[in-house]
Amino acid sequence: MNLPVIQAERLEKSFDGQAVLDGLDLAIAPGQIVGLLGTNGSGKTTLIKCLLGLLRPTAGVCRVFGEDAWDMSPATKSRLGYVPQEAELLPWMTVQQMCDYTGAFYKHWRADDVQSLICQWQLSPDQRTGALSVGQRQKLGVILALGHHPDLLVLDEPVASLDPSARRQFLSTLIDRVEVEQNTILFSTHITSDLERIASHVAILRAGKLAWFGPLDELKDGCKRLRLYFADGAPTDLDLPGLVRWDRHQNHAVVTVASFDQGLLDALHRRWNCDVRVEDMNLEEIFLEWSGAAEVPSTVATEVGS
Ligand SMILES: Nc1ncnc2c1ncn2[C@@H]1O[C@H](COP(=O)(O)OP(=O)(O)OP(=O)(O)O)[C@@H](O)[C@H]1O
Repeated sequence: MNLPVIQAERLEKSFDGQAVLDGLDLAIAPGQIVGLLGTNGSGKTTLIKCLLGLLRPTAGVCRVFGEDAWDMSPATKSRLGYVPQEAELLPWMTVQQMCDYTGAFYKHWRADDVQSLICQWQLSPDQRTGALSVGQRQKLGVILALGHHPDLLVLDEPVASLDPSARRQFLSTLIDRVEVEQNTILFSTHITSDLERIASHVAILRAGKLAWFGPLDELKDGCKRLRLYFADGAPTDLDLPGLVRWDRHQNHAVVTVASFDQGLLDALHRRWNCDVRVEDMNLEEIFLEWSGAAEVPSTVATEVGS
């Protein structure tokens, strides 16, 4: 297997004794485009900062291109592009000056590309960055991170403040880039439709660990909602492989499973002789189930592996 581009091993991060990341493992292979999902405060930014060596882990280790993230060489740093949630801009500089200034730090800065993105995303080169709107700042942040054609691009909610047309343009630019250059991308987002457009893999953060990490298609194909109808009342215990959660009612149960297949269907028929209705779920529904954001009656909730 190829060396992971970026990885975390048994990563723990606490603030004031409160664990945010709790023994998290992650390995992103070259060329993967990973969308990171998690509820507010679940630790997405903390994970990204630990992965990039911007925060020191409480325990465990993060690696970027095989190097300890906390002690990265300048050569490895130059292969990274990072767009923080809020772009760090020098307010007295113009858009053009900010680009030139940033470009001076990189050997392989592509000024021609940067110019065309400034034009495409309708920024004024002569405007001071301090006077930009939140969305314009975000656009400039992305341009600054793309200018040196990084091998690994990490974006923390890059499109949260962009209007739908700017989001579309931004995603198209990313897709075009990746097709040509085969870069690796990690991005956090709350917009599941965007993730569905560009991600090859999905990571779902929950309770300080990854509740799911794998190919987007696998998540969508395997995750199903089942409605089970029982002749003699629903059982009180439902021990199924890949059970994400279930709600018990008198004569039926609503069940979410992570890896639905014919074998599971046969097992349900054999064990309970119940009628089963299988429903597809969209990515937003899947995320709500996996992240624990969907309402779970505490008496009947069962987590995978518990
Ligand atoms: N420097 C810090 N000091 C203390 N607590 C922190 C610090 N940074 C983050 N936290 C806490 O860690 C938790 C995770 O925060 P984080 O910003 O990583 O979440 P997030 O998933 O990115 O949230 P959002 O979706 O709202 O951006 C929160 O409870 C936050 O208050």
